[in-house]
Amino acid sequence: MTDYRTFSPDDAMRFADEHSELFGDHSKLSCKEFGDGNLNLVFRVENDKGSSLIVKQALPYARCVGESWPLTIDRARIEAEVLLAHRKLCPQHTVEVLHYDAARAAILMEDLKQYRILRGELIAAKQFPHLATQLASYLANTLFYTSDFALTGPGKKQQVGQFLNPELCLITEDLFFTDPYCNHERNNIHAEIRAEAQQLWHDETLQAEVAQLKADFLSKPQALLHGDVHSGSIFINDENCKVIDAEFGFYGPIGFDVGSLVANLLLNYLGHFGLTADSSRRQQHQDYLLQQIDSLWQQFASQFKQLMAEECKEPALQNALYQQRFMQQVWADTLGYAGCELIRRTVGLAHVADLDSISNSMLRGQCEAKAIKLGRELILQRHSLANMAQLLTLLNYNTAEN
Ligand SMILES: Nc1ncnc2c1ncn2[C@@H]1O[C@H](COP(=O)(O)OP(=O)(O)O)[C@@H](O)[C@H]1O
Ligand SMILES: CSC[C@H]1O[C@H](OP(=O)(O)O)[C@H](O)[C@@H]1O
Repeated sequence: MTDYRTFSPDDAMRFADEHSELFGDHSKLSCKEFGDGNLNLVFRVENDKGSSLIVKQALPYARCVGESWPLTIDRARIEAEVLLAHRKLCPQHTVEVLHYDAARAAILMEDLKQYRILRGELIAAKQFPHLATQLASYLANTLFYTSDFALTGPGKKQQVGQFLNPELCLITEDLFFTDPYCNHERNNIHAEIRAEAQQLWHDETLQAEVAQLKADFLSKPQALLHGDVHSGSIFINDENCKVIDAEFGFYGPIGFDVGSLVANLLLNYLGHFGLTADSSRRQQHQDYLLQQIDSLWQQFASQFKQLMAEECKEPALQNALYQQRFMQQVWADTLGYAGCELIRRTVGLAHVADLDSISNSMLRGQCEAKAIKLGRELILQRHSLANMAQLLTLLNYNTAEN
């Protein structure tokens, strides 16, 4: 950490200036820190003509907690390298990294100011017809081309080593699979759902299934995951969307990325029971979300199957029956990890605005209880559900306010 020091806006400006031809007259630059994530500093460096770039710097601790939670700054390397790898495989939907500086744990990247963060847009009930198609393509390409179907055995093992990411994986291992199922001091439980949270701590049937999902997270290096594809890590506008913030990336189970995204759409679906009072407007938005979730899975699965059929390099894995079983397992994992994300975003340390911004605390509690219930069913029924609509029908979330 010799050359490392936390950037001031001036430092970030100089860093951007050193590594970019974009700006021209250096005296006309300005810079502001505006990060709102849980971990890092994010600066916008801009010239007087409106051209701008983003500087993201890892702090030696978790921003949301402070210096009492030290954290490796090597996460900036992981973030830069995952984004560069994913951009090669899916340039249209991955943010562009222009420069990475290991000593300063800083990344210079394109400014996506012509886009908006998906979470805020979905909370405002905005709809993007291309969302599922574009994200299915991002997931299918990044996950297939980093898997054993596309890489050689030695090539894949080299990659697994490059992206080990033990410290950030440990955060996920704790926050997703351990904390919500015990009375952990990191948990953040609203009073209205204390009873539901306590049930999780004694639900051994559920805990056994979560243990299986955690064991797979620890030991199934299927593909280079983004590792935290939630709706706050996706920028969107009417034409396109781009994924950012890949510092949790590592080689893990494919269903973890797909499930995280599905869960964040479901969290928005549930949040609108408390966010949108007008029932026909709410229903319209929720129908949109269900259609996008369904289409996300259908398009992801169909592209991944096509890639397996046409581009699998490993002879043994070309077997059609094996490939069919593989997709079934990815579907079950998707549901299971989606369930874990629903639960951890409700009772764990890191919440989502889709639920937390519901101003009426009783309504918010009802939505959170629905998230826990849906999460539990997704985890328990992941091997028997044929599709997402089947589960939502089962739980009667389409129409009833239960
Ligand atoms: N490339 C970018 N273009 C524009 N804004 C960005 C970009 N990257 C990050 N941001 C802004 O910074 C915020 C935090 O970034 P994020 O990568 O999520 O940080 P963290 O790793 O701390 O979660 C985002 O919500 C967004 O507002
Ligand atoms: C102490 S990290 C908590 C939480 O934050 C991360 O998300 P983000 O950096 O996008 O805000 C990740 O989801 C972690 O689980």
